[in-house]
Amino acid sequence: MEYDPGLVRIRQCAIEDAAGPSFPPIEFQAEQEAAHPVLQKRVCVVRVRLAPLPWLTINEVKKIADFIKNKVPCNPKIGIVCGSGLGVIGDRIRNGVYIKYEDIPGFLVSTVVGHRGALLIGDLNGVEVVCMLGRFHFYEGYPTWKCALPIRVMRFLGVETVIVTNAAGSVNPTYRVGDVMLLKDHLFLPSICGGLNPLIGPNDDKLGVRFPSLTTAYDKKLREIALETAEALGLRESFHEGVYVMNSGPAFETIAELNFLRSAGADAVGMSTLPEVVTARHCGLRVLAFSLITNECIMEYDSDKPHPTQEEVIETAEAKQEQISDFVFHLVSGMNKEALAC
Ligand SMILES: O=P(O)(O)O[C@@H]1C[C@H](O)[C@@H](CO)O1
Ligand SMILES: Nc1nc2[nH]cnc2c(=O)[nH]1
Repeated sequence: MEYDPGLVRIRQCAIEDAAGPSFPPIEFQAEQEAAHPVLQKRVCVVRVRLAPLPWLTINEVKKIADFIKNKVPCNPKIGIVCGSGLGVIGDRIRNGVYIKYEDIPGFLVSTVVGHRGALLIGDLNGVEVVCMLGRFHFYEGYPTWKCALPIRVMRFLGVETVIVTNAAGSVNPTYRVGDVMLLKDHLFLPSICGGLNPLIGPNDDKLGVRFPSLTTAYDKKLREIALETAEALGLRESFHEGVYVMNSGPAFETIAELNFLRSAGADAVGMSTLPEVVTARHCGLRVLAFSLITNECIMEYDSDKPHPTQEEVIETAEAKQEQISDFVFHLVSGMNKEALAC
């Protein structure tokens, strides 16, 4: 049989190199052909050039965590992701050490106003925490797995529970600006509609299963502790439990989109959080997430309510930041007591 380079087919190719599995091969080049000694068929030897791997391996993530541990010897059990305008949570941290994102090899940089761009490791109300002063958003141009990379880094720092916060608009008409919604569930639209799940790519079973369940993504016990904390601080009336929907952003929603989201069961809409939550659950972390409602979404045509702006989002977050940081300060202590009792 004549060998025709145009007809070469390699049906499956899984090549292990030092860094882990690599795929897909992007270029095959026929190098030589010969008769196979056993099969008695003509075979060709091909040279394979591999596409660079976009995802980080476990070892690469561990390296980032080791770099941080070498700089700041630490053993945080709780990780906190501060949403827009909520970095003030970090002001309550004692004996804190900052590491700028740009100084961490392999990390990302924060490009959004209201996100300070540093890790802060220290003591929050008697609990060692690692706090992200600023997060990464898909709309900044980062793929969702990269937005969630800090969660895996936290996991290798020893974190067992994460508190993920965000600024969001209200879709539920009973919510008021300044209220807090604990996430009890979510609609991950960029994943469901756009194939942007952060777990897409090779799965490392040492980190988590290929097909994680998200039925109980938001820990019930942690939500109870959060509501008890709100009650103790006299904030219970402004706290809700609801469904968060992620829009990729950066544009805010149209009126038709908001009505569609409401009819699908959403209570609040934002542009973050879900890549981090999914990644945290995948690697076995417990999750508490909440939204600060920074603006009311406009659901009717010809409404004279103000259109949403980033300035309004930051303004509301700043007006509420003391209350929110007080809440998180007491919350971590309650969460820690519960973890120690388990
Ligand atoms: O990081 P979060 O989710 O708090 O930030 C939200 C989403 C956008 O960055 C911004 C929109 O106003 O707030
Ligand atoms: N998508 C979205 N994100 C927000 N973040 C803060 N407010 C909003 C909003 O109204 N919509």
